[in-house]
Amino acid sequence: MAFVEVKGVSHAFGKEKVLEGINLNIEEGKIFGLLGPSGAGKTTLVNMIVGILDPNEGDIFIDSKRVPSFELMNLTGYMAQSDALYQELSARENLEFMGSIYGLKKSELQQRIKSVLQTVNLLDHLDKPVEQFSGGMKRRLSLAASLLHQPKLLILDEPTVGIDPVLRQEIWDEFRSLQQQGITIIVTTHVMDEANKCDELALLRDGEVMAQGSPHQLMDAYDVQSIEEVFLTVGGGK
Ligand SMILES: Nc1ncnc2c1ncn2[C@@H]1O[C@H](COP(=O)(O)OP(=O)(O)OP(=O)(O)O)[C@@H](O)[C@H]1O
Repeated sequence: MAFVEVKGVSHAFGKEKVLEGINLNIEEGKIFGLLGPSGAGKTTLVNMIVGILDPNEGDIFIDSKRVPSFELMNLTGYMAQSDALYQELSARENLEFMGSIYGLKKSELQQRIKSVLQTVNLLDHLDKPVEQFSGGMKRRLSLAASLLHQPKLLILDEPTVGIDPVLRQEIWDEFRSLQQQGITIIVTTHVMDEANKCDELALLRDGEVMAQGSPHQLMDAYDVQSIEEVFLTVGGGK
């Protein structure tokens, strides 16, 4: 059975239908990409997987448990599109605050803070106020925060927006090493080059999944050389 199952999910904001009959099966240990242009419904869908938003129709299961569930809070790490950080607090203080929300014990928390900051290469900036961080450092700190409670599923909404190509590569290297630790990752993006790095992709447009498969499967199926061309082919070049 898939680790994450999205079954017949539809959603509307008022009269505006944003998602229509979404079905996804995401296997454990994969990096799963949700690729789509701005407004396609990616954030709406991940908010539902995280359990922040209830779908109008359909169900979502993570590890066979129906979303939303208190139990899943500990299983899931979420990094939203904009960084939810306290600017005047240091990296350590931000993580202490977030760790306390997850009920981590003091000694365990200090050890986890060091471990996650090491993962994102920010250990040297432990006590620096976040307002002195660059945009990339803030994104990496947000990633560290989402890892604090050792989630098995990591959901990342456009994690590399506004980040230069070198840092983006570093962040993707981190995703790979997290994957090697057995973590399943769902990542939204509209960057084609990032889509290529995913094990599996769902192409979202106007609230519908247009195609799904590994980057290679998709390129073979549409007999094209890039994910961008797949997108243009299935989307009718709209
Ligand atoms: N809270 C809301 N109330 C009303 N409409 C909303 C709300 N949130 C999103 N929408 C609408 O739903 C549609 C999908 O938005 P969503 O943020 O899911 O897209 P997205 O693919 O994540 O886009 P982006 O890449 O720009 O973040 C858009 O038309 C947006 O205006």
